[in-house]
Amino acid sequence: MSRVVFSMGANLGDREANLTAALEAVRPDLVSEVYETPPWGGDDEQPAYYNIAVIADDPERGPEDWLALGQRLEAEAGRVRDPERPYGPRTLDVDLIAVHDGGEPVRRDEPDLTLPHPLAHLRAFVLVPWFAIDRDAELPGRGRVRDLLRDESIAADARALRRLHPIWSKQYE
Ligand SMILES: Nc1ncnc2c1ncn2[C@@H]1O[C@H](COP(=O)(O)OP(=O)(O)OP(=O)(O)O)[C@@H](O)[C@H]1O
Ligand SMILES: Nc1nc2c(c(=O)[nH]1)N=C(CO)CN2
Repeated sequence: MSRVVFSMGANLGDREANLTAALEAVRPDLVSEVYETPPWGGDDEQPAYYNIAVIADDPERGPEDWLALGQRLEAEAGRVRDPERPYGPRTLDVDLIAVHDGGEPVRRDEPDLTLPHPLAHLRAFVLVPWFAIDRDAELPGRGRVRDLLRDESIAADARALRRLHPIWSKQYE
């Protein structure tokens, strides 16, 4: 049984439709509300993102399967990578934040798959939606999300996020 926490983001095209299409493919257990978030990472000349946190369970899927699913969804959303802009705009971004297998955190240290996500603890746009759907969330190796959110620079970034509305309802489950 493996459980994944995804962070999904979109800032090109119909942001909400891009996220909804991804959710329909994942059929998750828990989805945060949508947050509108300023671009993170220093490449500021781009539209605001819509970000959500997503938790899914699937006994058939392992970490590499979740990665492949995320990459397929990015491709289906028409994502184009600009090598000059690693933090540039995108129709859909699906990051694996943490995976648990049989209740144990999975660790991977490959360029193609690093788990837990190495930058998650620095990103309010990941931590705030995640904490909203799991008050006991823990980022393996970094500690409880509740505590990570107390960091001064994360707290400052968190104040710039705007919680909008639900995007996923029980009717889809
Ligand atoms: N935890 C992970 N989640 C998603 N992709 C990962 C992860 N670890 C490594 N990768 C690899 O990262 C590569 C680049 O992914 P991508 O271009 O989507 O990065 P990004 O999402 O823009 O940046 P960041 O990883 O900083 O969020 C992909 O080839 C993917 O295999
Ligand atoms: N607000 C926000 N900023 C970002 C995002 C994102 O999803 N939301 N994704 C990035 C690359 O992973 C870089 N910067």
